[in-house]
Amino acid sequence: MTRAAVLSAGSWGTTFAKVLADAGSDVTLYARRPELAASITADRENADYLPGIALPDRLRATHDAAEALEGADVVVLSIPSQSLRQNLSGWAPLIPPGATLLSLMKGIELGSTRRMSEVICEVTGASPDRVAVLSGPNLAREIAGEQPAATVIACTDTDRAEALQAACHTRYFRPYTNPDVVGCELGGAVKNVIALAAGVAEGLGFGDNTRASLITRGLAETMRLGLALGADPLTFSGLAGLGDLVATCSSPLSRNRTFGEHLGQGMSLEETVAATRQTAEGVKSCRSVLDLARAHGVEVPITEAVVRVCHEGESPVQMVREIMSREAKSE
Ligand SMILES: NC(=O)c1ccc[n+]([C@@H]2O[C@H](COP(=O)([O-])OP(=O)(O)OC[C@H]3O[C@@H](n4cnc5c(N)ncnc54)[C@H](O)[C@@H]3O)[C@@H](O)[C@H]2O)c1
Ligand SMILES: O=P(O)(O)OC[C@H](O)CO
Repeated sequence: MTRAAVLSAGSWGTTFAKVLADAGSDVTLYARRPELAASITADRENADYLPGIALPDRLRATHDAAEALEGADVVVLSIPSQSLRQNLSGWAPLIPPGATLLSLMKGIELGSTRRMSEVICEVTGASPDRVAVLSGPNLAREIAGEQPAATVIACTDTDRAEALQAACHTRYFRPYTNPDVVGCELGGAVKNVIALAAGVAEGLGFGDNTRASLITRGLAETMRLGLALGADPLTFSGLAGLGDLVATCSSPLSRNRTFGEHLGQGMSLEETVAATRQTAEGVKSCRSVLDLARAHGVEVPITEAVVRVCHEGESPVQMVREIMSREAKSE
C-alpha cells in the first residue's frame, strides 16, 4: 500500500489527499496551523478550504511535518509556487530517501523562472526521474464532490508514473501517464495566465467568441513556449494542455478567472488581491512566464497583456484594444 504525505491542507492538497485515501492509499495531510489539523481530525472536514466535504476516515491530519513525512513513499507538494523553495528547504531533510516527489503546483518561480519540478530537484537533490507532476482540468471543489474528471501524471520514470497512477485512481478520478514533464508543467502554469485574460473579458461583459478566441490563441502561445523548451507538442492537445485551459477559462470556480473578472468589472488590483483568499497563481507567474518567453525569444502577447494589467496599471479596456490592434498575421 502506498504511504503518502500531502503538504499541505489547502483546497487542492486536501482534495487530492481525499482522492489518494479513496484509492486505498494510507495518507497523512499536513496543515500549517495546529487548529486546522485538529479540526480536520475531529470533524472529518476541512472547514476552511472545503466546507461541506466529508473526508475519509483513513485520512489523518497533523501540523507536524516530520510526522507526516515519516515512512512516506510518496510526498505530495501543494502550496503556492512562490513559497515552495523556502518551505521545501525545511522539509527536505525529513523526506525519506527514494520517495517519489509529486508536484500539484501550477506556477513558475519568479526570478529563477524555474518550473516546480526543477525547484524540487534543486532543493532536495533528487534526480529528475524521482519527481512527478500532476496536472489537468482539476477544479478542486468538483473533484472533492466526486464529479468525474481525468488528469495527467507526468514523470520520466514510467514505473513511478504507473505507481502514482494506481495510487490515485478512483471511480471519479482517472489519471493518465505522460513522460512529458516540461509540457505538463507549462500547460498548468500558462493556463492560469490565460484564465486571467478570460476573466477580464468576462468582467467586461464579453461572451463566448471572445473566450474561445483567448483559449485558442492562448494555446498557441503556450505551445510556442513549450516547443522552445523541448516539450512534446501533443501534450498541449491533451488534458494538461487544452483540457485544463478550457476548464479554467470557463469555470466560475477558477480563482484565476475570478481574479481577472474582478479586474474587468473595475475593481483595482489592491481590491482584487484583498478579495482573493486563495491562491491565484497566474497573478505572480505571468511575470515569470513572460521572462521565460523573452529568454527564449518567444512571442506571448496575451501573457504580456496580463502582466500590463496586473502589474503595470493598464486598464482592461486598453488591454483589449492593444490585443485587437496588433499587427495582422496568418494563423
Ligand atoms: N484548487 C484547485 O482547484 C487546484 C487544482 C489544481 C492545481 N492547483 C494548484 O495547487 C497549488 C495549491 O493550490 P490550492 O488550491 O491548494 O491553494 P489554497 O490557497 O487553497 O491553499 C494553499 C495552501 O498552502 C498553504 N500556504 C499558503 N501560503 C503559504 C506559504 N507562504 N508557505 C507555506 N504554505 C503556504 C496554505 O496554508 C494552504 O494549505 C497551486 O499551485 C494551484 O495552482 C489548485
Ligand atoms: O482555481 P484555479 O484558477 O487555480 O484553477 C484550478 C485548477 O488549476 C484547474 O485545473
